[in-house]
Amino acid sequence: MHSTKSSISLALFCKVVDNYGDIGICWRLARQLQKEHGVALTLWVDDLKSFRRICPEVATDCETQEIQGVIVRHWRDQNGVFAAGDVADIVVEFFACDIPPGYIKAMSECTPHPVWLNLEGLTAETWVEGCHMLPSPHPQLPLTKYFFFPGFNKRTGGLQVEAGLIARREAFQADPRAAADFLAQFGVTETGMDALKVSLFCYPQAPIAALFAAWQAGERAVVCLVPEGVGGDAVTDFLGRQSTAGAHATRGSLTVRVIPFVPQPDYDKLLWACDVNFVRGEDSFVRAQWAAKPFIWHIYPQDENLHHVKLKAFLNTCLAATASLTALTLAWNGAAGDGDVVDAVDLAALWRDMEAELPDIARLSTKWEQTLLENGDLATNLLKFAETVPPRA
Ligand SMILES: Cc1cn([C@H]2C[C@H](O)[C@@H](COP(=O)(O)OP(=O)(O)O[C@H]3O[C@@H](C)[C@H](O)[C@@H](O)[C@H]3O)O2)c(=O)[nH]c1=O
Repeated sequence: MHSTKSSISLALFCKVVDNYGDIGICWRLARQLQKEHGVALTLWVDDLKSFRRICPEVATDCETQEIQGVIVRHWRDQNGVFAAGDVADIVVEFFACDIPPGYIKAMSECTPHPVWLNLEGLTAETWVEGCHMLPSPHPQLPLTKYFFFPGFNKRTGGLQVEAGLIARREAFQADPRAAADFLAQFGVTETGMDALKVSLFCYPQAPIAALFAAWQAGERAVVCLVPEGVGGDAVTDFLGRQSTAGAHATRGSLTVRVIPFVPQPDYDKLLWACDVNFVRGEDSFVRAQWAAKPFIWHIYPQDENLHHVKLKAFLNTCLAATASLTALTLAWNGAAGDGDVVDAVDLAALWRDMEAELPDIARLSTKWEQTLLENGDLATNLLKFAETVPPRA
């Protein structure tokens, strides 16, 4: 990974569709481009409340603020106010989020025109390799937008990974006190540290109650850490009370602890400190791969089970997806067999199979991480690509 300090400007537009992944991905990219490449970064985001959940420094009532060197603009209805002088050298729209027509018009009035990229969502499906970096000329204006796809091989833009991330993780994991000290803030005691530690971040459709039943009846002690607001009724039912941060209960071999939603850097530490991570969407899914620990992915659901295709493409690609991990992941996503809901008995058997393989899966996860690192990092790849886009005056 190399760092190219520059004085270029970049505007990143983010519409929060739901949850925290859209802003999670954009905020991570903004920080990295600013910090590692010296890019003058403006992040336009339409939902400051969601942003604040992963970055407590955000003021939700502010039009313009600077956070960690990034200019954050509240994207509302500023359509009429743009002039060519407001336009950045590189304009990135996240996930085809339709940037304001006034901004596009101002882009067309710039000389030279800015580089315009659409940063797409992550999938392991092979069709993205044919679409990565493809141009899409504007039908009326003299502007061309290019598609930029994240991905798992060199025929894509790679994944987001900050310089020094792996070294920070290795230092954390080499320090015998680091995980214990970090988890102590969530009430995990020394005895809890001997249990299998699991973080649980998923959508409400996951068969959480069946998994809890399997862990509860299992032989090995499990401590499950669930961020506040995640897990719905299954968590409330297990606790026998409201699932607010600090709530916890033990039944059989399982202890469930509700933890606060932590800032993004601490979420990495949570993944590093646990033995198995349940993750979801796009950003936590990527971070789990940089944690190099066994993980189960709950993919963002789409109509007509389109997400099952994406899920299977990833499982076919990922080196760490052993037969047992694949079977449990498919069941967790309702994608096994004919998609019937799994019962506690099925899930207990699938969990036992995967649990027996955890040391192997952990080894493969490290290997997978090494493979991914060979693709470089998305921020650097994106800037390198932007340099190759021909200027159109
Ligand atoms: C649990 C937790 C997560 N996070 C962060 C990590 C990630 O940046 C973010 C969660 O994002 P994700 O994992 O992507 O899951 P997600 O489900 O929150 O987000 C998304 O999924 C995408 C596929 C969709 O496009 C989006 O519309 C969105 O739904 O929240 C924290 O900072 N602290 C926490 O305690």
